Amino acid sequence: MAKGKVKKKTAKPRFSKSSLTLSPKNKVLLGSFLFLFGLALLMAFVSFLFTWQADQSTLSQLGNREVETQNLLSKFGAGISNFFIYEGFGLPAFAIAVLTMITGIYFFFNLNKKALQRFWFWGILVMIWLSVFLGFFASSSSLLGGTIGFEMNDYLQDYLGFTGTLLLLTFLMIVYLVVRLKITPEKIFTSFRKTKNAVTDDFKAAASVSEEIKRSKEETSEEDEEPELIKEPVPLKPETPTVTPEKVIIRSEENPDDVEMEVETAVEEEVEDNLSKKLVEDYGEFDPTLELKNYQFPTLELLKDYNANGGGITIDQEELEENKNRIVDTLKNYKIDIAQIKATVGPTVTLYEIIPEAGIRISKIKSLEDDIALSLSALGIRIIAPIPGKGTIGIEVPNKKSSIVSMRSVIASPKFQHAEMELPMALGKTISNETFVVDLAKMPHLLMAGATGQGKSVGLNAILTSLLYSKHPAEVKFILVDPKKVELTLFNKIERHYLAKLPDTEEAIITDNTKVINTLNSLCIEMDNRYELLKEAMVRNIKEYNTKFKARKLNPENGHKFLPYIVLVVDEFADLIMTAGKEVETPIARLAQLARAIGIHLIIATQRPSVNVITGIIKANFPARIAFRVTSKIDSRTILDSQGADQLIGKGDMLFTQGNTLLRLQCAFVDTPEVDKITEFIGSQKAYPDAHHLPEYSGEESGTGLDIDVSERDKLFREAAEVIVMAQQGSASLLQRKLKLGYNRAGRIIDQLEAAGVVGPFEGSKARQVLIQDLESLNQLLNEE
Ligand SMILES: Nc1ncnc2c1ncn2[C@@H]1O[C@H](COP(=O)(O)OP(=O)(O)OP(=O)(O)O)[C@@H](O)[C@H]1O
Repeated sequence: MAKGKVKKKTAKPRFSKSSLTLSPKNKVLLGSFLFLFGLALLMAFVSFLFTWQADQSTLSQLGNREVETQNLLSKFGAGISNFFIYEGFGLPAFAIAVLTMITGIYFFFNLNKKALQRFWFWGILVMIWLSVFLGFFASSSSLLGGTIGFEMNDYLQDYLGFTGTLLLLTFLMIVYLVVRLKITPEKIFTSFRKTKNAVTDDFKAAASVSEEIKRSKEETSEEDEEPELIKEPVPLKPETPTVTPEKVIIRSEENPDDVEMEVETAVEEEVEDNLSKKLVEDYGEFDPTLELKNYQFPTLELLKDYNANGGGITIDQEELEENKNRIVDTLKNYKIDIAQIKATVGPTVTLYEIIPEAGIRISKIKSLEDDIALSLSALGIRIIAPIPGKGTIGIEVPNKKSSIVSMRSVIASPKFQHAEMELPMALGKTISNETFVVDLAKMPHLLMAGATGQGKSVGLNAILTSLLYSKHPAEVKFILVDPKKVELTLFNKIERHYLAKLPDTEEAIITDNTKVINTLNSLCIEMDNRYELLKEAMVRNIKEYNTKFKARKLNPENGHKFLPYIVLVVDEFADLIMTAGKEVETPIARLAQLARAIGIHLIIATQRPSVNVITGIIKANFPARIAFRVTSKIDSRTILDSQGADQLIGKGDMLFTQGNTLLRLQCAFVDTPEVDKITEFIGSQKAYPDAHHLPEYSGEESGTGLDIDVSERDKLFREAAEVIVMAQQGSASLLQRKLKLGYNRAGRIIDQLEAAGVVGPFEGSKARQVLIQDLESLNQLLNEE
């Protein structure tokens, strides 16, 4: 009855980004082995040229230790050289030794493998070609083309004759020159012309010194044009080397403007296109991870295996049977008969799916929620009637003994390992014990709420850990806002790898609320900048942009660069909204509305999911939400738009929605020591020189625009100043009460008082400090102005 299959963890741990690629250590080992092996081949081959005749008789007795060979690499050298040179390709077999050495170098320095493949492909072809070609001269030395070259040559001659074979080989050589070396008659012609021009230039430069005076007389009109031509193309040279002559002709015409524009467009496109193709051919695609190419992803060993001895979830048959009977009995008491019941055991909760007999109203079962909870004497019972997409009614009952979902198990799961997502987050496991992975890039922002102690911080750590296990430091950057000051401090260790900050700040993790405002505004600037780059690159989103950049189609000299994803994490949003209000809400809303296309994603957590914290505008822009246990139905509604979060059992039990259905999940558990180990592991590796810099944002001095102009002061300015000084309390509400003003006017006067130096700057929820002690000092100050 129960779906008691506990999935065994079969996934192999991932130690590097792709399981197919070698680790940097192994690459060095393989690289050095191949290089030295190639070198050995080379030495054996060279030695073979001098010793082959002497060694030939010993070849049949290579197994005999008594027999001596003269090759530098003894029996191995004589055997392998004989195989490749005499019996193989003759002298061109040297290519094999050289290619092996080059392969070693490529592995050792971790260079682009595509270029290596091309080396081998063309290297082998050239070797065969040469071998067949040298077959013509086999009569002078049997070593030249080897047995293969000789036989192939002989075969071709039988069918094509000497001339036919020669013509075929000539054609193949032309193929090589054109396809591989890209030598065309046009190119030869252009380079010839260039050399000619260079010679003319040199000649002219020398001649111009001595003939300066005579020039006007002696030079013909043709020569007059030429010095101009030489001056003109100079700035154009690097861009358009192959079409310079065309330009020259056009520039010397009467109306240069129109024609010049036409030509430049055409030339630029061609060059850029060729350039990107050539660059990709020469250097391979741009690799953003190159700067930290030896970076190692954290290993699975850093995470604790909580179920090591228990092995996944435990199924208590007795408990299942007992719960089933109670549910059936309770429903029977209310005359509800059940046609079928099925249980799905999850890590913390078991879902009993009921199909009631025909004719039973769903609302009737739903109204019995409390009665069923009572009869099962369990907290956290949730009734889903009906389960969306299924024709059943679900009753979720917490297990007596819940099992921890370890971060290790979700990270090791194939779902996460093979997730083809931009920003994969392994949140935990579903009720049917399946790993649940979502893409933050698709969400595109996440709102997280839950009463204190229900698992929010663990949830945030799980998300950050997922990203650390899947993304290279070049691909994602975090901005961490931690008003509680202690939750995210561990991530300080990876500042230079993964964090982003304002250029002039010391701490990358933001704990000060006033700094948050600057950072948010700076992020807005970054957003605008990125949109500008996307517009110039004519792409719609960051993914397309980065693909284009990797293909070397965007010129870094025009400000283009590889754009990492930016994830902003705010651990306690309520605190921010309370102290900074609109100043925080506005940029957050702006980012939430617009930032999805350019790779800035927000994750916002709060303890207090009340409507003044999660305002309508915030809610509208955060379709993806996570609710841990909250204390009231109202809170649950605020965060999820439906109840349910108040019935959770805490400790990482959560509901997740992406706009439609609610999904109950058990959040993966990652403890502080584990995070410590991961950050330590990353932090101890080579890093960038500094954290990723956000654009500079010079905030207005006191946050609001001040009416510094004395003449624009409010009529009640002086009176207000007296009220404030007498009460020694710098608050707008005091002015509202005493002077019977509206909030806006009182606020404006406070700003003017700040500009005049009567009160201090805005300090969040606290009243401003009054800087003037008594009326006498106030009078003195104002009269001096
Ligand atoms: N996924 C989980 N699995 C098991 N236990 C958990 C899980 N998440 C949290 N807990 C337990 O709950 C405790 C509190 O979690 P956490 O610190 O994340 O709460 P919080 O909501 O961030 O609280 P606060 O808002 O006060 O910081 C943890 O120390 C842990 O014992």
